[in-house]
Amino acid sequence: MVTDIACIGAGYVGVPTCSVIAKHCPDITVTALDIDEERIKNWNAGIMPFYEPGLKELITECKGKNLFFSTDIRAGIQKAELILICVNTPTREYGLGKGGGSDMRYIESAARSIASAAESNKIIIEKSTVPLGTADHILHILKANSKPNIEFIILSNPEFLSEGTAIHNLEKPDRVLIGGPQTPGGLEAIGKLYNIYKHWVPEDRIIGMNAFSSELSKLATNAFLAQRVSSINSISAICENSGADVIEVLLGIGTDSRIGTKYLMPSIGFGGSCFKKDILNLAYICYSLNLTEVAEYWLQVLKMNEYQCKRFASSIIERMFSSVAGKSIGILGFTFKKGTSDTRESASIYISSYLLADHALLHIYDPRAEEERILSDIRKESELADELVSVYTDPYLALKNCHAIALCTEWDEFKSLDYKRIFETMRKPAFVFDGRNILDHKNLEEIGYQVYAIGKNL
Ligand SMILES: NC(=O)c1ccc[n+]([C@@H]2O[C@H](COP(=O)([O-])OP(=O)(O)OC[C@H]3O[C@@H](n4cnc5c(N)ncnc54)[C@H](O)[C@@H]3O)[C@@H](O)[C@H]2O)c1
Ligand SMILES: O=c1ccn([C@@H]2O[C@H](COP(=O)(O)OP(=O)(O)O[C@H]3O[C@H](CO)[C@@H](O)[C@H](O)[C@H]3O)[C@@H](O)[C@H]2O)c(=O)[nH]1
Repeated sequence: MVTDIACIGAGYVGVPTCSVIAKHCPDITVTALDIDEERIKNWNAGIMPFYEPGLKELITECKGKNLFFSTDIRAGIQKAELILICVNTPTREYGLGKGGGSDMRYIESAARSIASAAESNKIIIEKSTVPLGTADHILHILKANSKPNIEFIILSNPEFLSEGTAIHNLEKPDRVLIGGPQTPGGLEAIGKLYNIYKHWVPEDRIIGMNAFSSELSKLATNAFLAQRVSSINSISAICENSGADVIEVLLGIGTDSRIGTKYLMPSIGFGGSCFKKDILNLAYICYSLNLTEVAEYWLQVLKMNEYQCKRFASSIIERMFSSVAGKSIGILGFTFKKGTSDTRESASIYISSYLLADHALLHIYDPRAEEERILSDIRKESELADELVSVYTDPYLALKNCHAIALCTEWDEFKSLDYKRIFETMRKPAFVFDGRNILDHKNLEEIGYQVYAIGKNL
């Protein structure tokens, strides 16, 4: 039985995963390891480096009992029998594969740390999202660098959690994939990982396969989910230019039991650290397999996403008499979705930069995103960030004297703001651009707002 697990990478995936294992397996010691000293210091001090509902409580329950955080990667590796790799795999920003392939240097450095520290056999669990064949690469690095007579088994066990619902997703996964070699050693390792999950996951939800299939399943799942969002967003454009209403059409499509309603909520475009990166990676893999048409098929999902985001920003400018120069626009929501403080690849960043290009003044309010993060995200896209952007901690102050409201994230609190009170403090005509379709448009029109919403012919 496994009694000690280490996890390399104490981020959005590593820490929720370690916490859920620690909760359900009190006999296993779990140590989250990271090279980022500040991050580990914060986890140890009970300061959450990011917001994830339920995570703080779970850490409080397990920390110091069977859940630990450390920068001593060597010691963590040495005592663990099973090692999770949860490091980041961003899109490459330089050299071969720039803008498409995954930057594998963090995976490789994790593998090299394991090779140099290991003094006994290890089972390595690849949880990061990786290109096909990574399990083989990790094994190659380990074999070439480790002490003799140490055996390594690499298993692919991709993570499917979504930010904002990470703990729920980990506790009640739709499925757990375990990809690995069907050799006696491989099957024994698969059995050990299977026994850990069995503490809280029904057996029929744990699916075995080869590592290539498991690695591809992860990339393909994200591509399918993103494709659904782009599909409904493409339909939303038709709705705005006809008499159709996208929410009615969603019902019309989604009630077909073969299709379903999930991931069909029209929006200003999907964001987050995964969808774009993983589709780029999938397309890069296709190109490297000479499957150009397949690559282009998936890249169209990203093109549609960029189009949707730009279309929303253009609608704002066009409806505000074709110029927003010198006009104040209140941006409600900056995170890529509700329930998280994460702003990575948020559509709000790109919408802000399009509006800044037209010299709008932006008043941004988000209940969770930090001011410095908001400004640094916009600075990467626009040199006008410091001159034209103000970040507020109160939505009413943010919207005071604004010419328009652009709702970008579907935070629940935006539904219950006092829009009558806000209207009175705004310049007229006062516009509302609902990028998430969460507001009561009829009521807003009655108050006096000029309303535009994604997928509605208002
Ligand atoms: N964020 C998500 O919702 C999510 C969900 C499923 C899968 N994934 C995938 O999981 C992986 C991790 O994503 P994340 O969002 O948790 O990333 P993250 O950036 O939040 O965390 C990664 C951590 O790894 C650390 N790290 C990097 N190299 C290291 C090394 N050699 N040794 C020790 N620590 C190291 C970094 O300092 C960082 O703290 C990615 O492949 C991602 O695609 C992410
Ligand atoms: O109907 C929908 C559903 C989602 N979105 C947007 O799509 C993006 C991604 O949302 P979501 O999938 O909830 O968040 P992530 O945390 O990025 O999770 C995705 O990416 C993770 C990283 O790989 C995977 O583990 C998860 O399974 C996968 O859902 C967000 O901007 C959402 O607003 C929509 O616009 N409409």
